[in-house]
Amino acid sequence: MAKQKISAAPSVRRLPSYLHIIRQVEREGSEYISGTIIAQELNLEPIQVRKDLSITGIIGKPKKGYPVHALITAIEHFLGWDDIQDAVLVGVGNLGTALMGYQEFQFHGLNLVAAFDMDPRKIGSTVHGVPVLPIESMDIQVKNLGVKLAILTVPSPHAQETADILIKSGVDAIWNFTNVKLKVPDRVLVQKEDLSSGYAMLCVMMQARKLENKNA
Ligand SMILES: NC(=O)c1ccc[n+]([C@@H]2O[C@H](COP(=O)([O-])OP(=O)(O)OC[C@H]3O[C@@H](n4cnc5c(N)ncnc54)[C@H](O)[C@@H]3O)[C@@H](O)[C@H]2O)c1
Repeated sequence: MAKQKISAAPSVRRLPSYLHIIRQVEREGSEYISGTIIAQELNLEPIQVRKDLSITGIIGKPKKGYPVHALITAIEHFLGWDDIQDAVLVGVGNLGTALMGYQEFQFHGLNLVAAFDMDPRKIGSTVHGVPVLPIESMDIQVKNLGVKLAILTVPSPHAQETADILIKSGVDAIWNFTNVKLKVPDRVLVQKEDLSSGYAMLCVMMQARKLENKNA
């Protein structure tokens, strides 16, 4: 399993939310944005925002804040979102279809070139402009397309075998939405997503609030 650690991971996770606000400010015609405004919008401390933004190499001007356009460019460059990254998706079910329809990916440089499934009713169709191809052709297609990134949304029992084929075909990064901890060689990066972690946080906050209200 790849052991690459990103020391600024929490800061990296916050950057997309900053980008969202800064792009909005740019659309409204502002040239500068202060760290304090971003902090207020996201319920964070201004010092946290300044620290997070410093990893992109951009520094704000006293009293003026950050130049909006340069800040957007710096964040996109830091995240690698100014580079087009071709990707494939495997498993065009409920989640896969939703991800394929997520329009924001185009602003993250993520370009889905093909999707794969085993269901004959889906094969040959086009979902949100992306062709759905037979899983049997995945190895050859991924090799031919030279794709290095895959999004995995198959049922969990098929996750490892699908990942193995992707890796053999040259994929070196997997965005894994299944609940399987994939076994991969060191050269392969895996990011596992779990909506349940976010929901767990919300539940704990709701319980804490209930307790506060009871004791008030
Ligand atoms: N990370 C999260 O928070 C989260 C949220 C929802 C679902 N999931 C996971 O995502 C995965 C998909 O969930 P879903 O609700 O979309 O399921 P689904 O049943 O709607 O879709 C699965 C799709 O994969 C296809 N498939 C099955 N086996 C395959 C194989 N070997 N090769 C290629 N395609 C294959 C099916 O034909 C189907 O189209 C599951 O592993 C689920 O646990 C994760």
